[in-house]
Amino acid sequence: MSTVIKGGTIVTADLTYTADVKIEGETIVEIGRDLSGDEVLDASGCMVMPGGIDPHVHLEMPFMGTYSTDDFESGTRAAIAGGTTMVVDFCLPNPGQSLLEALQRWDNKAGRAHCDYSYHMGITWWDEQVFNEMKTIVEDKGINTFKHFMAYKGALMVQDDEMYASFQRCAELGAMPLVHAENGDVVADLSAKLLAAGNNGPEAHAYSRPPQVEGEATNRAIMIADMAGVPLYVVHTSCEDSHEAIRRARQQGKRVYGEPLIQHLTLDESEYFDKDWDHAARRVMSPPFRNKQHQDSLWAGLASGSLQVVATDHCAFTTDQKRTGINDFTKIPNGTGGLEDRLPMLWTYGVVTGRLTMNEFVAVTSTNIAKILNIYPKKGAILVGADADIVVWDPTKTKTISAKTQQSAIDYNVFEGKQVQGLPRFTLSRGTVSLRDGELTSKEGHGQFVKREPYQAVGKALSTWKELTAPRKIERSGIPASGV
Ligand SMILES: NC(=O)NCCC(=O)O
Ligand SMILES: [Zn+2]
Repeated sequence: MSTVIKGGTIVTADLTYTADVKIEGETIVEIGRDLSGDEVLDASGCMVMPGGIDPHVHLEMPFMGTYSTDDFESGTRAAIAGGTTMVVDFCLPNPGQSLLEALQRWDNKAGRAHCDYSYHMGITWWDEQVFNEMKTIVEDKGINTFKHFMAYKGALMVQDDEMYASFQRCAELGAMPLVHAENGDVVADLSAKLLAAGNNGPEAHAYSRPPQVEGEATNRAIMIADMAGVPLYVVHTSCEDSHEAIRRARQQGKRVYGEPLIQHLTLDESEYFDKDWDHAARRVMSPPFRNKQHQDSLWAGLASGSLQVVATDHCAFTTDQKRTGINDFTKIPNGTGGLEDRLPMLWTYGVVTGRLTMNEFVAVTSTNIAKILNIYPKKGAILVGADADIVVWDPTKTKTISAKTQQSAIDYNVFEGKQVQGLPRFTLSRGTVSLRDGELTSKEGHGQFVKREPYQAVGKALSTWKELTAPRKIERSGIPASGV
């Protein structure tokens, strides 16, 4: 059985051209003119792009005394509806728990996925067992990224010595560390002071996490990664303070990547000042939304290449779950949704406004992260031999975002009422048409785990470069006698 996507404009991170795409089974087998196949999908007037990859989601995540509501079934269904064909979730061992045991738990949950998936492994504690298991995770389990929380003191936060040890282990294994970069000690202190002064509403969440806590932690993580000789990926970069650190590091030749979220690009801090408690609490996430200057910095970073990826950090809690923090903002579960809306929101606020080109859109939603995760060109590419993860994008189609019509299982949408222009007409997941003319045809359980090999090139470049400046003992003759 073959499928031909006909009459569309192929848009990749580098090229825009007109051609048909032929798929056999799960793979792209031909790109050219006047191709024929058993089934034809009409792409006239549309862009044919690599399916979106969201490298930062939390599905059914145990967090702050509850679980995020979207699981692998509803979360990946939302992904497909929005043109995303692969997600990367975070496998989070409880402090003290074996990484392999946690992975088993995640594998049990992920069997319901509608699209392909992978995991970042969380480093939530540190000892010899974690050190040893990291090797198995990389070499046998196909996971080459490890996430470190510099925030959430008393829960997931790791100390600098643990982070340095883990980063060095990543360097040895050809893996890459990720950081949630906020200074957890300062956040804890500011939160306690705000509460003591009677500031217990959701707006205090933003006050407790000013841009400085993010800038400081990003700088610290960059320096620690540099000393460990390892690349670094900074998740949910929300402000100029953090972006500036990443930009400077990259100019110095450090391999550092930054990932703004669609929420931070399009929603600002005024959301927390809304008179409606529920409205504000539903938008509580870390880092919080920022002001326009920070948003402009993030957009500029995407256009200029100092920031590489737009993600969602999809971590969706219901209004009832959010209400756990009615009298204490520190108890509001942190996280917002966005999986279904990432591509349409970015097209509308990025491409339609002229902030991004179509090629940059493809780069920041798919191709760049496929390269960073070491799965390119299997994913993130329209090339012969690549997985047929494809979105046929109608740039004229519009809708108004509403919780009433979304796939996510929660009862609201942080983008409620936003008019978007640009929506998927077809989404293909490994050759299977999973969204047809806007209607979901995807199947629970279709998604497969995507193995990711350790990094060869980047790790080698960094370690060779480190070798040049490594400490060397100076051999001396005529050493003066001791003064004793
Ligand atoms: N970002 C957020 O508020 N929730 C998800 C967990 C995390 O990544 O910090
Ligand atoms: Zn985070």
